Amino acid sequence: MVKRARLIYNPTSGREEMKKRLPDILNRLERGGIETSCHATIGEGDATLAAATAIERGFDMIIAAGGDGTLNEVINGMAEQEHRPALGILPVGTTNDFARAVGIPKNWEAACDIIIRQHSRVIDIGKVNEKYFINIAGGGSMTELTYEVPSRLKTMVGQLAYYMKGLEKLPRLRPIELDIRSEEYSVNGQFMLFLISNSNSVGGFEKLAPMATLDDGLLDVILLKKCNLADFVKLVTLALRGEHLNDSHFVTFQTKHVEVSSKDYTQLNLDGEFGGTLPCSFSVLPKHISVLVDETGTYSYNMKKHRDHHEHAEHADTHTEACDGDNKDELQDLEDREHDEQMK
Ligand SMILES: Nc1ncnc2c1ncn2[C@@H]1O[C@H](COP(=O)(O)OP(=O)(O)OP(=O)(O)O)[C@@H](O)[C@H]1O
Repeated sequence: MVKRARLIYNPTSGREEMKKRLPDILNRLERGGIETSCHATIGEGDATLAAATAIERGFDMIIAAGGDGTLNEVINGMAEQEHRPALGILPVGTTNDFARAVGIPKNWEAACDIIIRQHSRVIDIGKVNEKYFINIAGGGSMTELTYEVPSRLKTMVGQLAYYMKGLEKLPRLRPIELDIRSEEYSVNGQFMLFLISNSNSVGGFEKLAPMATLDDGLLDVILLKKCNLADFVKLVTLALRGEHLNDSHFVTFQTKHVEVSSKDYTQLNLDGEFGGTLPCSFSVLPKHISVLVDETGTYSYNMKKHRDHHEHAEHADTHTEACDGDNKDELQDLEDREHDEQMK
């Protein structure tokens, strides 16, 4: 039976790939039994409205085409609806952390085929005050610079990686006073930053919250205690390598609900976008959205899964290379190279 999809796309995303690819994408979906109509977003917040409207109009699925920003907006339009159709993703943005986390490739044909195959995975989403996030929320002295770094590094983790490269660019660091309340752990003190993660793949770093899985019904909280500049650099580098868990400067715990407040003015970063200021109440909506994912694991950056599906992996070598690199730049270069090849 033919299915009806609403494709919500950001025409300005990434390198404006959707403008060029749209007819091909519609054709491929149509041939795969998915009749698709489109909504091109016109600015901030439009994808949220478009997703809510698509649900009201009874579409069988919603396809978000853009980067993490567009995806976040689409999730925000779906989260409060009683009926939530499956969500397909075409990662054509500059930052596609979530698509990477669930193994959806940037290659548009392969991404369309994943949607056509209709294999879904039900995932948790995070709620903060009245907004939703799919990957990560965070705040700290660095968040304020979010919008001044290259757009592909807009998430806090991306920024941390960026600043670790050139210390002369390291912004004025100051600890913030944070009050953290949860059933599992509560603390009041001076911290450099806090991260609240839904998935374990954040900004290409898979080991930052190694316990986190997208469907465990839990948020992973990472706090970095007050430290001096030299320690900060050392500790962030450790964290980006996934070697931070035994260091006493870090506090990590899992919870369903956490309240974060501060006497200091502290901005919040939600999936790479500005998300308001503290105080915030974070909770998890367990198994809330069905995402169409690749059942073969071919494009997964998760090494174990990748090995398990080795026989299916056409692009195994390229992706193994990416997995091995602890370095954000290697991952980004690889993505850029892949993208350039597709554009040829
Ligand atoms: N027509 C439009 N013009 C300008 N901005 C738009 C338009 N439609 C949507 N947006 C905004 O662009 C933001 C970023 O989009 P998205 O994440 O899809 O792309 P991206 O290429 O990864 O972005 P960025 O370069 O900001 O990382 C969205 O949060 C959305 O609010």
